[in-house]
Amino acid sequence: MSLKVTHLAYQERLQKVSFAAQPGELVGILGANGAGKSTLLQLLCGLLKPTAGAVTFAGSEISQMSALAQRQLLGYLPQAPHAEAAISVEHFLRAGMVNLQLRSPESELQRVVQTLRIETLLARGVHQLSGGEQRRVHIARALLGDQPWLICDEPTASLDLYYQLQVMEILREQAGQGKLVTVAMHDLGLAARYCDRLLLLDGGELLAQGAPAAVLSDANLAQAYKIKARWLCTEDGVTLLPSLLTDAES
Ligand SMILES: Nc1ncnc2c1ncn2[C@@H]1O[C@H](COP(=O)(O)OP(=O)(O)OP(=O)(O)O)[C@@H](O)[C@H]1O
Repeated sequence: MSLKVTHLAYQERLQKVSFAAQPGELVGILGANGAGKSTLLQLLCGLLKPTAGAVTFAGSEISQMSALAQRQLLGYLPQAPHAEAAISVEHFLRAGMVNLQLRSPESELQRVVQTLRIETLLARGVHQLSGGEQRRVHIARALLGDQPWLICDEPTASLDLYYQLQVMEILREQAGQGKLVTVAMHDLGLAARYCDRLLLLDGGELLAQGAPAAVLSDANLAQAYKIKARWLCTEDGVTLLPSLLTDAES
């Protein structure tokens, strides 16, 4: 059930990206604006077809799978989901299950609602929710189906600090249940604290991959982000305090 990405490329936007990942891993995908994170996730989930290379999961190539097979394999949270028509959160979530051929959709709905703690939002219109509330509803929809692979594009965007931590804990839990979780993110502190492994993209290329401490090195941060960062270790774990490079340092 492992993921293999070999020599993946898409037009000018991504070049020769190779890595592997296993079930149970939370893999963070990092990089500055425009580095290629969303492009990589769209290739992983089959929304884009690679111009070179391949993405295979458990030996099957994603771009060759039917839409149903892709949907049953992976849950995808886009960076900017389409604006929704005026329907309730409950209808929106039910619509997300239509093509999944689930045996017990009611209990699946309950599961994701409880996981994201969105019970009080169910009767509200999706279009009437705040940005953070909408984000949590879209994460719930991506979890519907309990697929073995979750692909999330900036899941903590728009969330307050409480929900950022809650969502990262949920993703950690999903990995703990044996799923592969691949997450594009900008918060280096959350990435260092929660991810097992990081991929760092720079200009559409894979600059580094490995354990957070190795990937978030001074040299990599300077090249990919033009920043430096101090590591802070507390009893709650590690985090990073980023700052801009001075003119002399850059
Ligand atoms: N639909 C598109 N057509 C053409 N070029 C695109 C398109 N979408 C993105 N790009 C370009 O591809 C490159 C990678 O974009 P991508 O969205 O993958 O970056 P990202 O790392 O997700 O950035 P961000 O952190 O800003 O979301 C950028 O140079 C971007 O301008």
